[in-house]
Amino acid sequence: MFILENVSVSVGGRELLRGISLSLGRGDIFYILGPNGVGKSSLLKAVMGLPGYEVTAGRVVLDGVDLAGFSTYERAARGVALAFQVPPRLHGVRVGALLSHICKKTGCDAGEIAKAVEIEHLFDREVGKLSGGESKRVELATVLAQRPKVALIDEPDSGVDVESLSIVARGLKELAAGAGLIVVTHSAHIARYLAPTRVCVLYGGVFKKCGGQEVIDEVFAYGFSKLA
Ligand SMILES: Nc1ncnc2c1ncn2[C@@H]1O[C@H](COP(=O)(O)OP(=O)(O)OP(=O)(O)O)[C@@H](O)[C@H]1O
Repeated sequence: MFILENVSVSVGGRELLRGISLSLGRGDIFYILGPNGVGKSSLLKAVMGLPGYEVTAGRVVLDGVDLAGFSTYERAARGVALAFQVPPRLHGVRVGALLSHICKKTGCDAGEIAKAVEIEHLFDREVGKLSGGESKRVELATVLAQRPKVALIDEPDSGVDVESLSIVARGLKELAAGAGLIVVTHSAHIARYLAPTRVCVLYGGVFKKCGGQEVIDEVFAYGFSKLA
């Protein structure tokens, strides 16, 4: 079970978010919707313990353990994985070698994972020289390979064409078989392919509204600022 309990987040000394609470277990797909610049990525980065993104109040708890004080590496080792909005451009590292390296640690099958997100043809390519859409699928493959308990997925639908998006959604469903997912998106395009368990809209630093699929429909109908 993964829980955020009344979490506040500061970035560069500026408080961006306050009172963020959620909980999820394996198989749950929790969407966080919100406009550009509201702090969605910052929330995921703070949960992952990345430098510069600080949880200033509240608790982040995985399986009963408060993650405060754990490094990013330790959080990853305990089962938290982050798929970046813009995946890091790793130069000199080939896709196949990267996946094999992770699978050596987790016991996964790199070939099977590559098949799941259709990246077998990219195995000999450098991670730093992929197209935007290709790198999103490779990023998802690295998260699948980590076999996380909770996966933080930042904007899986940005910069991805419509066919790739359905492949990404398939990969996310496979991920949800073993993990709880927090999926951040400003467009909610991914929701056409991947049904949410719960949806919260981040607006003005807080969760302005939470519910199910109907919240996504309301955002499409009225936008973020006019939500009831
Ligand atoms: N390392 C940083 N230092 C200073 N400010 C930052 C840093 N990272 C993000 N910010 C600022 O924090 C705010 C929230 O950014 P964030 O990337 O979390 O938004 P977002 O909701 O994910 O937006 P988008 O939908 O555009 O990706 C923005 O004003 C951004 O400029």
